[in-house]
Amino acid sequence: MRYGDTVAVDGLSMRVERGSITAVLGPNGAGKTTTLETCEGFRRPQAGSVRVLGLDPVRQRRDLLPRIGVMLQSGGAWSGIRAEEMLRHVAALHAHPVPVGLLVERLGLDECGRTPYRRLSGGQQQRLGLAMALVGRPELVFVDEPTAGMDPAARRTTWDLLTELRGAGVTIVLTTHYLEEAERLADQVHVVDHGRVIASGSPFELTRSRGRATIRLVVTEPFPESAPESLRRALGEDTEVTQINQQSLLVTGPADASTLAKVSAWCEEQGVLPESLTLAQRTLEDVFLQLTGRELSP
Ligand SMILES: Nc1ncnc2c1ncn2[C@@H]1O[C@H](COP(=O)(O)OP(=O)(O)OP(=O)(O)O)[C@@H](O)[C@H]1O
Repeated sequence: MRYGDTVAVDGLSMRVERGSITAVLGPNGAGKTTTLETCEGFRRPQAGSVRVLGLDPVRQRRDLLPRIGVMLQSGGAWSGIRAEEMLRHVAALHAHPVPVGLLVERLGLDECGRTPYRRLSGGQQQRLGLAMALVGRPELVFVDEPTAGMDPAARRTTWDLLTELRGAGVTIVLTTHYLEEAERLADQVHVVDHGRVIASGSPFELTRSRGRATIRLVVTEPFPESAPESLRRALGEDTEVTQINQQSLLVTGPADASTLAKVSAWCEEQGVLPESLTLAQRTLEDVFLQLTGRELSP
């Protein structure tokens, strides 16, 4: 997909399993929204092909629309309409809607049901957008940055709701900048940058596949100055040791028991008493940084 000279989506390829949560993760301008809009039938692909529930989202739009739910990144409601009125309107367009009261209560919209859309806070607009996407009992939901602008409580409610929907067999495709969101929710993550998928896998696979782990060592007394170098020598070439402060070191190296054992043996040899020795997981942030050399900032 191009916009003039800008290539927004560049041979991006992905497949989504039914009943799963898939996160499309990437920085601003990576092409996430364009990808979703193409799947939703709002944009006709200039090359390549898209099938959603086996249907062509542009040519078979009438068949597809009743089966999917769409939460746009913003907007989607008239500015003067009251929140609950909007939801009732969307519900009325579906054959078997979820009772509106149920969604209003679940998404905490009761406090602002009579508020005009334009006066809703950003987080309330997001919650209404999610309710609008879900009210038609879709088989598949596209949610574009579902929790952007939500407070922590609303974010948690949304995560719980999406997880519950998956439990009920609904397929969910979401975009996000939030690594925590992708790690907590998604079965599959596609990391997108410059319109391409640069890595795919479960959060577990993505964070472990490179076989490196981070070990954090905290000791009871300050280390001698030579400690990082001495530990690096003890562990071998494939390991990095970073001093965080006088009493803690971070070791990045092979994710195996032998590395842990060597750190522990080094402590014994140096006569230092570990207060804690923990194996920390790599995060998706680390993965993104390693793949692109850039931070994934919202
Ligand atoms: N309607 C448009 N006209 C021109 N360029 C566009 C249009 N929509 C998107 N773009 C450009 O296409 C690229 C991909 O945009 P897209 O919105 O798909 O990215 P995104 O990953 O969803 O970003 P964000 O996280 O900021 O929402 C960007 O460079 C963007 O500026």
